[in-house]
Amino acid sequence: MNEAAITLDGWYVLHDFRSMDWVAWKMLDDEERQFAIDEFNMFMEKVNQADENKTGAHALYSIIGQKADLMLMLLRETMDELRELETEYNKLTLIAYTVPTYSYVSVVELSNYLSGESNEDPYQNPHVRSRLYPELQRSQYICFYPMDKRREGNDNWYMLPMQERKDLMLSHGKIGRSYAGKVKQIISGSVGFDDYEWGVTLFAEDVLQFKKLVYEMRFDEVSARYGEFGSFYVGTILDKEKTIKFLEV
Ligand code: VOV
Repeated sequence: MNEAAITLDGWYVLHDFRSMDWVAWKMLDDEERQFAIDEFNMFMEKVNQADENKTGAHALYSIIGQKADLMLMLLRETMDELRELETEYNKLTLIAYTVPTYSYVSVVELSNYLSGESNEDPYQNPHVRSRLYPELQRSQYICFYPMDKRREGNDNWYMLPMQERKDLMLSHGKIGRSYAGKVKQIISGSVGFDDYEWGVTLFAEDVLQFKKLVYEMRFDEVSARYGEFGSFYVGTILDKEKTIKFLEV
């Protein structure tokens, strides 16, 4: 049997996408709308406590295009915490004025393709920990998409020997590293959790860097031969002020 990569698994991740029901939202009177905004801000402050305590992280973005208006990305230590927060979010007054459009469930993942032999416990390594339990910088832009590695005929990633996959991932990593300081990636595994095998979440200050990186990777064998992609979502950050502006009628 072919050798599976060994994964290190960090925080569980929920990407939650909603579209605003502007017609219904506009029909509220000012007081009701203000209540919904205040309640939403309180929820976001609560969510942010985990970021401050380093027991989780979150990102709130406004999605461009018709696939969604809001994207909340939540990272927590357990799937149960995610489930609880999701329920709390669903019960918010504001969220009653949205329509769910997509969601993605995964866990932050690092594979051993490029890690050397070592006797240390990787979960104690500060660099590894910062990748598995990432602090989210408030980057201006986010890009999310789910993906698979192809399993078709001669192009079957899962039939490649370990060494061949390592060589291919080396080239992938090289391209990725040339975007250091421009694009930060969080790869989360979703085999057994959701419809694709990975969620790819990218953060950048310059939105064009997403296009440049994703395009360059398309020519790299891992993506060119084996990559299969779901829908792409691109968004711009919503801080408290921008949220208020976004919800203004
Ligand atoms: C922003 C830059 C960037 C960098 C530096 C980077 C580096 C690396 C390294 C070193 C490794 C392997 C070890 C690990 O960390 O797991 C990976 C792993 C992975 N990647 Fe990556 N990737 C990036 C970026 C990056 C992008 C833009 C994509 C989407 C591909 C595309 O065509 O749209 C991607 C995908 C993945 C996936 C799905 C995996 C898991 C593959 C598996 O089979 O397990 N990735 N990636």
